[in-house]
Order: sequence, then C-alpha cells, then structure tokens
Amino acid sequence: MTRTLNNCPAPAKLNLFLHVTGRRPDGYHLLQTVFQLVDFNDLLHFELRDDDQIRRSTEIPGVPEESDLIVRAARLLQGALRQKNSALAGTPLGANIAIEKNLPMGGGLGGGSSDAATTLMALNHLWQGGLSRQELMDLGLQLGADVPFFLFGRNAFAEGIGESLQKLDTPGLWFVIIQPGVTIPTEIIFSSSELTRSTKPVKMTDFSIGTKKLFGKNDLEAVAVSKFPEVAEAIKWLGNYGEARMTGSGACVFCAFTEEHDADKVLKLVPSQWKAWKAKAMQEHPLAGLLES
Ligand SMILES: C[C@@](CO)(OP(=O)(O)O)[C@H](O)COP(=O)(O)OP(=O)(O)OC[C@H]1O[C@@H](n2ccc(N)nc2=O)[C@H](O)[C@@H]1O
Ligand SMILES: Nc1ncnc2c1ncn2[C@@H]1O[C@H](COP(=O)(O)OP(=O)(O)O)[C@@H](O)[C@H]1O
Repeated sequence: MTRTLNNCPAPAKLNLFLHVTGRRPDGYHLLQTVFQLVDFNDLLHFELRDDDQIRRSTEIPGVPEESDLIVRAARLLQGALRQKNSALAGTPLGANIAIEKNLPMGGGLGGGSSDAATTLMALNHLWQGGLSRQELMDLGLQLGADVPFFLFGRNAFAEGIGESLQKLDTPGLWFVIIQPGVTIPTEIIFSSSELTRSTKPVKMTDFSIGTKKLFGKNDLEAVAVSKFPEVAEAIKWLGNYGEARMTGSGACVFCAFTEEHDADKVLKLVPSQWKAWKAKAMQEHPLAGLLES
C-alpha cells in the first residue's frame, strides 16, 4: 500500500473573462467565466498516519490550521468516507500534510481552492476512498465555488457559481502575471454596490479557440480598480504590452503572449516593486490521472 504522495502540484487558474449575470437568493453570484490552468503552483506532500488525525506540518502565515482549506478538505473527505465506504471501517484515515506555498493569497489565482482540490484527489487515492470525480466535485463545492473546477481537471467554460462546467480547449499561450502588492478578499468585491450584476449571458458556442471573445472583460475588475489603485496601476503598466486584465476577484493581473520570448522580455521589464511570474497554459490538471474520467 502506498504510504506517501509527494510533490503533488496545486496549479493556479486564470479567469480569461468573467461575467456576472445575476445573483442567487442566497447572495452568491451567477457567473460565466473561462477557467485556464497554468503551470504556476503550490506543492503538497502527503504521508499516511496510523491514527485518524489530520496534521499540517507547515504553517501558512495568517491561516490558522482550523480554517486552512487543506485541513478542511481532508476532514471533509474523512467524514464522507466514514459515512459512505463501510469497507474502510477500522482503517485509520489520517495524514500529515506539508505545503510549499508559492501562489499569492487573495490573488485571484485560486490557490486555496486548488490546494483543497489537490488534497481531495491525493487523499482519496492514498486512503483508497474510491470516490468518483463527480463525488469529489460535490464535496469540493462545500469548500468554495472554485474548488470543483480544479477537480474537473480540464480548462472549462463555467456557469452557475462556477460549478457547472463544460470542457473547453484553449490556446497554448504564455502568461505574465503580476501581483500588484495588495491582497483582495473575494467578498469585498462581490458585496460592492458598484458591481455590475446584469451582463447578458453568452453561449459557449459564441467563442472558440483563438477568438478575441475568449479574453473578454472581467466584471469584477472595475470594482477592484476603484477600491485598489495598485490594481489600476499594474493593469495600466502591463497594458503597454498587450491586453491586460485582472483574474477573478484580483488582485493579480495578467497578459497573454503567443511566444515565450515575448513573455520573457516583458517579465524582465516589470518594475521591482511588484512580484511577477511567467506561466504556461496547461490543458490538463497534473493530477488528473489519479481520478477516473
Ligand atoms: C471570483 C472567483 C472566480 O473564479 O475566484 P477568486 O478570485 O476568488 O479566485 C470565484 O468565483 C470565487 O470562488 P471562491 O474563492 O472559491 O469563493 P468562495 O470561497 O466560495 O466565496 C467567497 C465569497 O465570495 C462571494 N461569492 C463567491 C462566488 C460567487 N459565485 N459569488 C459570490 O458572491 C460570497 O460572498 C462568498 O462568501
Ligand atoms: N491553503 C490555503 N491557501 C491559501 N489561502 C487559504 C488557504 N486556506 C485558507 N485560505 C484563505 O483563503 C483566502 C483566499 O485565498 P486564495 O484562494 O489564495 O485566493 P483567491 O480566492 O483570491 O484566489 C486567503 O486569504 C486565506 O485566508
């Protein structure tokens, strides 16, 4: 029996566009977005324990163990398996989990959600839980609106609050991503009275590989720009080199390039007050093979 699973990536996502089309009675917003996986990631390491404890062996500054999405994902899965899979009665379902955190928090890159999805995939495998991709996606949605996408494992056109997903092939682009030096809590943007909530819905057939429409507007950007001048400044600077926009609820902004050397050139020019990275579009989640289709 495998006892460890090391170097499990939790990749970032970019929202190539993001439209807010309405609001549910519970306050959550209805979205249409294209999720793009990129090869910029956190790295998680899992080790089985001979008891039922979930232990985080590395700290994430500012994130107490109880609210860490990694720990919450592990506990959620543990509870679901105890309820559902009687074959596991008497088997310890514990783990030590370590993380190398590379993705900026509150960056709109979905780092916390991706960490949770990687945890669900890795522990379902190590604990031999046998849950399907769909079952894990249903569990993941309890942790956050972005989590099902990372379990889906492919680039996607998403609707609902982000849980209704259709596979989408996207171009093999390179991205320059800038963190403008602020952290933006998602709920600040969604709760703003300035937010446009009535963008006309599009159909997935309205866009295809390489069309401009794949890179439409982000309705959350105007709110972020008005509240955080740092975001406006980064979009303005990056906009000198292509179409720059914000991902998710921010704060990170990105620009796409067809050629890697163009991304390299721009990356070198990024002012030193900002952190910046180059990332390549991925077509598939690196752990997709842990789950059946
Ligand atoms: C905006 C997006 C776009 O991909 O990404 P991020 O910028 O956070 O990465 C997501 O919709 C974020 O997903 P996620 O970060 O998982 O959100 P959650 O934890 O579920 O929700 C955080 C808060 O945002 C608001 N929220 C979130 C999603 C949504 N469709 N409508 C909302 O109104 C709710 O107020 C909620 O309390
Ligand atoms: N493992 C985790 N990694 C990052 N953030 C986490 C984690 N667990 C909980 N959080 C909380 O989730 C918030 C959002 O984090 P993150 O997913 O990185 O940003 P975003 O939703 O903007 O993409 C963080 O500010 C933090 O408070």
